[in-house]
Amino acid sequence: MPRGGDERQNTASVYSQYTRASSHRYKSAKRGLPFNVMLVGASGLGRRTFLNTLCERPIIDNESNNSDTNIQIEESMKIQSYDVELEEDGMRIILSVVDTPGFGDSIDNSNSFKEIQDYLEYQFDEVLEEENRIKRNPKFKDGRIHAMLYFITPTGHSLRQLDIDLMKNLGNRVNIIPVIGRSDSMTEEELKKFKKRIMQDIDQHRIPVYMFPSTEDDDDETIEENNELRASLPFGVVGCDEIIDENNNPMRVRLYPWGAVQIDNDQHCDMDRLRYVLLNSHLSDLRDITHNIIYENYRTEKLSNEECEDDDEMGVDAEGENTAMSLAA
Ligand SMILES: Nc1nc2c(ncn2[C@@H]2O[C@H](COP(=O)(O)OP(=O)(O)OP(=O)(O)O)[C@@H](O)[C@H]2O)c(=O)[nH]1
Repeated sequence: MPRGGDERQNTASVYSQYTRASSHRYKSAKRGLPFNVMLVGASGLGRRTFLNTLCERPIIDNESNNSDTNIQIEESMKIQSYDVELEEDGMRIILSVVDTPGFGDSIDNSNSFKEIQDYLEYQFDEVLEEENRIKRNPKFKDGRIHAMLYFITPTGHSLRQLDIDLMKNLGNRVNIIPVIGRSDSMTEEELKKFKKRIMQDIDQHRIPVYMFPSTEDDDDETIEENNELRASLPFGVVGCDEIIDENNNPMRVRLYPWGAVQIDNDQHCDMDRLRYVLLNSHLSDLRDITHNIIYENYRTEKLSNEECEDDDEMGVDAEGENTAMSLAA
């Protein structure tokens, strides 16, 4: 059987696929990799300061309300988004951060839940619509949220009903990473106990948070890294705007009369660890899970529901027709 031609063709097509893939990677490295994060948590937990600390520059000043998008959702909650370009290990990242000031401030927060859910699903619908277009828009902006950082209040007790309800309801729509805001308000021992308690609650209430999953293909180092990250959950974060420079050693700190919390020191808080997870080690995994699992599930759910509705309508029509025919008879 003359296979030479086929083989050559296959090799050529594999080669062209390979060059297409590497040129795609090259283009995304050049254009920047989009990564979308949402910050949710009660007022005063340090979300804005966190964002400035994460980006290592002022993105939101505390008084500012200026943002690229500023949608008034309800009296107490807004959705504001900020686009920031960062460079991490030679890779350009187009970070889009969606903040939700005012969340949790009302007595009844069901509206805020619904608005956040609608926002997440709206982004999926946009992608679904774009996928179905004959001619795609090359400038389409994929706004699907790859990670939601949920800020837990450092109470030292357990999760509040509000935390449980939000994370439980939205865990199938977004990768949720729980964090403890202003974690420097607790001692090391208190924080350790609080983290343990929160993880027990998450387990008991079967809250689907992002658990740094390892796969069979992962090497030992990656498995170990994931185990360590899982053990650090929920990440205790501390934000700061201050830099001290002692002996030519600039350090980001939060200063207190009794000492300094070093923001980038893993022994003091999980800020550096979380930054590395988001912008480096787990960026691809969070993007992949969003596209391959969360979005795919949403898409299947949505299209099956639409199909059922169509079937119901056809059923009604057929019945209507049958009734009309029997009346005529
Ligand atoms: N102790 C401590 N204080 C913090 C930390 N982060 C921010 N703060 C302070 O907490 C206050 C509120 O910080 P923001 O960053 O504005 O908090 P927010 O969650 O954005 O709150 P809203 O703007 O009300 O939505 C400010 O006075 C910050 O300086 C932290 O990690 N530890």
